[in-house]
This record gives sequence, C-alpha cells and structure tokens, in this order.
Amino acid sequence: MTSQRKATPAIRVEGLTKRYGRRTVVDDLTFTVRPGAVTGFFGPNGAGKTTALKAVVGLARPSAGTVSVLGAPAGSVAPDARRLGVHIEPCGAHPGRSARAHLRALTLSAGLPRHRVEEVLEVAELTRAAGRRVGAFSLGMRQRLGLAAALLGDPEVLVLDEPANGLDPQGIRWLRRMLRDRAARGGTVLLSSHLLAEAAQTVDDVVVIDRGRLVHQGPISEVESLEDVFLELTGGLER
Ligand SMILES: Nc1ncnc2c1ncn2[C@@H]1O[C@H](COP(=O)(O)OP(=O)(O)OP(=O)(O)O)[C@@H](O)[C@H]1O
Repeated sequence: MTSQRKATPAIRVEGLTKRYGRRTVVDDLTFTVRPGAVTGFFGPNGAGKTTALKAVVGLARPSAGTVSVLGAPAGSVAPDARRLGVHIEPCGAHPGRSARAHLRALTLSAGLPRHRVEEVLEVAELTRAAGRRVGAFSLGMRQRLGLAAALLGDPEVLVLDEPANGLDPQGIRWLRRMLRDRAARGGTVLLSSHLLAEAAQTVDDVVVIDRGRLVHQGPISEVESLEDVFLELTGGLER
C-alpha cells in the first residue's frame, strides 16, 4: 500500500446504472471515494449497495456508466490483489478446506508470497483456527476469513460488503482499528454497513443511496446523527 494518488479519488463512480431485466437496481449513481479515508456506503435493504459494490470491483457489468479504481477501469484492477482487496459474500471458500489451505490457494493464484498467509491469519486473529475446515466455521470466523483474504495483497483499495456482519464486539473493535490504521497509512476503504452507530465511529465519509439513487455524500463530521440522517433520507419507518 502506498500513499500516492492523494489528489485524485481512488474510486470514481459515474452515472452507474445496473438493470436486471426490466428492473433498475442501481440508478445513475455518481460518487467518489478518496484515499486515506474510510468511506461508508449506506442504504436500506435492497437499495442496491451490494450490486453497486460488485460493479465497483468488476464483478458486475454496468448497464450504463463507468467505474474507475486507481484511475483504471474497475475490471482491469480487479485481478491485482496488491491494488484491490474485496470481501463480498459468499467468500468462495470450499467448506471441506482449511482456512489456511483456502488462503494458500488464493495466494498462489494471485502470485503473492506465501508468507502473506500466516501474516493475514495473524491480523485476522485466525491463526489458532487456521487448520480447521471452513465448513465448521462460525459466521464471524467466516467473516474474518473473508477479510483476511481481502488483505492478502496488502491492497491500496479495500472494498468490503457488510464487513462487521457476524463479528462479536471484540471482532468489531479489531475491524475498526484495522480499517482506521489502513486509512492512516494512505489506504482507501469503501464499506457497506447497516450498523450505523458502529460505522459512525469508523468512517470519515458517508455515501447514502436509496432505491439505487444517491441521496447523500459528505464527511461524517457534517452529520450530527447518522441514524437520523439515514432515516430521514431513506423514508425511515414509513417505507
Ligand atoms: N443477480 C440478480 N438478479 C436479479 N436481481 C438481483 C440480482 N442481484 C440483486 N438483485 C436485486 O437487486 C436489488 C438490490 O439488491 P442488493 O443486494 O444490491 O441490495 P443491498 O442494498 O445490498 O441490500 P441488503 O442491504 O439487503 O444487502 C434487490 O431487489 C435484489 O433482489
């Protein structure tokens, strides 16, 4: 990870639209994500967050619009684990494989040094469980494994869908510190979350979408209560 490219956004989403059949799930979405910061991506269930994140990392082809990551089209950055790390469920680990074997396979296919496996196991506090079958992992342990996999290349940009999902309070604190540390070192983090109180402690910038459309982008410092702003912008309990 480097602290270059500070002047330009690390991620630029312009007019992103994704349709499934006749249904528009992401609708003319434009926002930017700056390096050296954690950006939270929020929206109600079904708002299109995962779909938009998939388009950002090249896992979904936009129906219209463009996405660039570190100045390059999303799809061209995606295979480079040193530039882009992604955790979007399902993590793809074979249930019969151990966590260590899963990470080793990823390391091999990404052309990364083998020692990264033990390093990310340590970072994700999974070393003791590394020899166990992934199929026997709890939700939180699978989540840690997915995050460990995203960190394998020590990437400049991290895109994480609901990274706190299933984590216990200790795990949530670990995640917050890890993300803050990466941002402090110049890294870029874009994450989605429904845990607004927790996210408010972690993020620098906020992007809120509703029904696939952008309803807010700005620094968290300008938001008095993320929950109030979220409910106000997305129709709250009256949906
Ligand atoms: N492959 C697909 N084919 C058809 N529809 C899809 C597909 N993927 C997502 N959708 C639909 O797109 C809409 C947005 O889904 P998405 O998962 O992006 O929302 P989300 O904001 O991440 O929701 P949540 O917070 O519940 O995870 C949903 O109505 C979903 O059913």
